[in-house]
Amino acid sequence: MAATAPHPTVWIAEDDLVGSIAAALQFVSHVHPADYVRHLARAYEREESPTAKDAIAQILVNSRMALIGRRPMCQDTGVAAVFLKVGMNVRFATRRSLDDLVNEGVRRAYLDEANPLRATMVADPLFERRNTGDNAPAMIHVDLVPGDAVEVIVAAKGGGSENKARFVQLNPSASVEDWVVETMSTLGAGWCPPGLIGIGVGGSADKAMLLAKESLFEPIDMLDLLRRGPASKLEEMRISLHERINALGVGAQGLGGVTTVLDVKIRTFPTHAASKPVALMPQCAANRHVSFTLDGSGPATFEAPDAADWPEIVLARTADAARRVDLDRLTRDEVRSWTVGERLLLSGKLLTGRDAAHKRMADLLARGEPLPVPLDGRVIYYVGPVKAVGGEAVGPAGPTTATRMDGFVDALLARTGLLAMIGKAERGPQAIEAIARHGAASLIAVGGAAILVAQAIRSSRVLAFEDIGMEAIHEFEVVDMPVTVAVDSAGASIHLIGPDLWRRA
Ligand SMILES: O=C(O)C[C@H](O)C(=O)O
Repeated sequence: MAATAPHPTVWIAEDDLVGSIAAALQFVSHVHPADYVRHLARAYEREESPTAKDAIAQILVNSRMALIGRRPMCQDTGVAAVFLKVGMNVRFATRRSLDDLVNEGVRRAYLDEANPLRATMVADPLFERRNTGDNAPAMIHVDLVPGDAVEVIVAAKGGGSENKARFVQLNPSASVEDWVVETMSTLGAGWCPPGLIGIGVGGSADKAMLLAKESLFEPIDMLDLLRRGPASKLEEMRISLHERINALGVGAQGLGGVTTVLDVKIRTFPTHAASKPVALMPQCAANRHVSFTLDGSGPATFEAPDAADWPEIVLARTADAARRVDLDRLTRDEVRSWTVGERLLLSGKLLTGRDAAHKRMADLLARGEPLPVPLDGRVIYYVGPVKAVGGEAVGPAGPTTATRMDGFVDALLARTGLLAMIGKAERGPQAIEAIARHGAASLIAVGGAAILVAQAIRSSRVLAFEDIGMEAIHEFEVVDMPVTVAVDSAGASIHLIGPDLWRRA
């Protein structure tokens, strides 16, 4: 066999990789992919449920504000996920590990002074859960492939949608479609629909998960697929899943509506004759990813799209149909008078607190110790804001998933005099029962509309637990912050009523 001439080596400079990763993470923090915007705009036009339509409108308007203002579309600026296909003729001009370089890119992006992103990663996930302060480390996946370049996908995946990833080993004869539809009917709204669903079938448990995640980076093309019709069994299955999931009526933010998923992606891999591993990976409205190639000629650059590609939407004036609430004079009787679905405009002082602060407060209560901030007569907003820059009072500050705080609701309501909570997504049966028993309420703001929500926040200061970073208890001063009553003091829940109304299957 004739020997082939050796390929010249392509050298990639350290800083080309580090700088490109940083630039990509900065870019995706505020730029939605065009295919996502196109599909979401179509969903907005088609939506028949007024509450879901308003939620989609807010996400689209927020997306345009992020693009123009170069600030994160969502306060959850995500876990950095980096997929590298490294050509086998490539060498990196460094003595450091690839992980080290990628993580330096993550640090540079998240600590950027002009557009700081939220540090969300916690180390020692079992015990201490201490914020790493710079959002490193990234989730890094490397493939060696033939070629002279490095193909990179950089994504920033939000925690709410990642939490709803599911996996099953089905019997070989079982229906993947039925399992997916059944599972989607149990996911609720914590994954911030409308978004995408990635399905990985085959391989092993770990491989199926990776397939599902990677499928989310394929172009969103459901509108084109529906127009031209399916050309394969896989495309038939995508269309069928798209229809069946949307027929569940979950809708934007779980409020009930005709669109829950914009597209369904499926990837497969050969598997064991006894197995059918299936992974389901939701992608929230903060759909953030970009790809680039490094070929030794310098770092990647990213061009922002034209804001004119975003639909022109004028948000309905909430003030007309909303009840004004003075948080500084709020009483339990007033909370009892709120009804499910009612729009409120909150003004006054609002406390914040989410997972880590709730755990600390619960531990203090269990030990019979006082809380660092009294909750009597107060409303708490489940949020971990982005740091402010320039003239901002606070950075993007949308709600986090309320459901995760359900386990704390009864104790807090019973023992502190807390009146209401604000978050996103549904409350579970026990939390609803506790809310009704204590004459309290659970309110929602639109997840993924973090810049819009932050517009109502006029000042912010940390009151307690400063060491837990974005999870600290803050006090916000808000003016006309729009929220909707999700669970009222009679125990009626918008996330049960809405989807029931819009279910078509
Ligand atoms: O961490 C957050 O701010 C939100 C989280 O992604 C969630 O969806 O619950």
